Amino acid sequence: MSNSTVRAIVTDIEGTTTDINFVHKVLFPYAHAKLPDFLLANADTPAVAEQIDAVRSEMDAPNAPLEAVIDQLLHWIETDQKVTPLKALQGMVWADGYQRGDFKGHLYSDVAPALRQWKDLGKALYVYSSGSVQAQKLLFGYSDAGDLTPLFSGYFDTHIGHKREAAAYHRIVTELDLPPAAVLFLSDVVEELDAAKQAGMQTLQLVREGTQAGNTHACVTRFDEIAL
Ligand SMILES: CSCCC(=O)C(=O)COP(=O)(O)O
Ligand SMILES: [Mg+2]
Repeated sequence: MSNSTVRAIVTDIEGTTTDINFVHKVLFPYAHAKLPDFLLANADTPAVAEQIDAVRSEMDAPNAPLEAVIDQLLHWIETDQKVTPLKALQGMVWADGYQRGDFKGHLYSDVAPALRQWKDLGKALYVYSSGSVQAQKLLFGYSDAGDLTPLFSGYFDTHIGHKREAAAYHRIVTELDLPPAAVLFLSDVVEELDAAKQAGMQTLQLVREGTQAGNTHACVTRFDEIAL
């Protein structure tokens, strides 16, 4: 057992567990290529129709034709907008790609061993990403280190709030039923860490290749540098 004050760890994905290039050069282009046909084929499926209506609401255009919805979604992908219905639809499209073996979820080589070690120490592990919960489970379920989903106790996406807003982290610690100071949040993005710290959580910045270190949070370059 560990004596650390950390009882739970919440990790970001892109830039923290996973190379930004995998998200931007594999996942986003795949969604961009497949989303139009996926929507044309599945627009009447209830789960898809619900997201199409949510896109229309975001556009403030309740009668927008499907073609306009598709154009809007493609624009959001091109500009990396973290819009909740886009993220839900991306997850549905990626499911096909993972299941067909078109790609595996990228994890830095230090991630899986550290997650297993922390789990063995009795820490509860969670994910918080702008990607939908379905997309998170797919990435860790079909990862290049195998199926890591049994290690996780839960997943949070933008339904809990946006990652740069302290309110989202307040809601997460409430759901975890832990004091905020017992929860460690890992991310590459300083604004996300600032929001988590404002909510009382412990924070660590992951400075992977290409990430700029800030000066307001402790930094590590790999998960195996994190002592709990
Ligand atoms: C869950 S895999 C896809 C990641 C994604 O869609 C994304 O927008 C990355 O967001 P993050 O909050 O992990 O930086
Ligand atoms: Mg990130």
